[in-house]
Amino acid sequence: MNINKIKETTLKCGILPVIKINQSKDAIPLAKALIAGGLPAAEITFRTTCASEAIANIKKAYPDMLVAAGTVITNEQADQAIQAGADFLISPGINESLIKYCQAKDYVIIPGVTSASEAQLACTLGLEVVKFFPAATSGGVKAIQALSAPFSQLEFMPTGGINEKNLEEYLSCSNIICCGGSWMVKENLINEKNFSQITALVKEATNLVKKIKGVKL
Ligand SMILES: O=C(O)C(=O)C[C@H](O)[C@H](O)COP(=O)(O)O
Repeated sequence: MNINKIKETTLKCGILPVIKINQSKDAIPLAKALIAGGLPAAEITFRTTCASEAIANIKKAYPDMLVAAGTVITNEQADQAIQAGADFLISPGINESLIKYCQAKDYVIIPGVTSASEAQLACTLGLEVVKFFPAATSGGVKAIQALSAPFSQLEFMPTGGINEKNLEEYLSCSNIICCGGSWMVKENLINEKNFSQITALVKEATNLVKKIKGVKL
């Protein structure tokens, strides 16, 4: 998927659920729960070995759902994620060789930054959108606003420590496209197959986004 379409879809969603899935068979019920809650988007992290299988299962069942592969650290993971059908890739940090590898293959990758040097590297590499991770412990909205002064061309997807209490503060910042977070898709809820609770939490989260942004999801 191209970066403009990713920006458009994530901006509309306002939040991107960051998911750690331990069993690929939970992928489709989880995707169904997100869609039922009004959020057809997910970041499936490569923190478990079944990530690529989970991505493939979701994209087969719900081809229109926006699925990012998260915690992509190696070139091999980038290839696996795209082959599984991921729409784009997200890294916790910024690694020049991984970004160049993805750019050569036409994969969209959104790397994490927290400092001016990392933001500058992202700009030098021609990136428009970066993750800001870990957001809350790295200065939150104030740090993003400070980075946005010299790097006004960059747009941010903060993740880490964001929840229903501070979402408004982040989404009110004009350089922030959407926020990543796990508060509505906690690992224990997935492991317990408590998909109805996930749908309820996702509904609360999407209603909050609608209230903050005045958008119809
Ligand atoms: O693995 C990654 O690449 C990550 O993005 C790390 C965390 O899973 C997210 O930062 C979610 O953070 P919380 O919403 O605070 O739970």
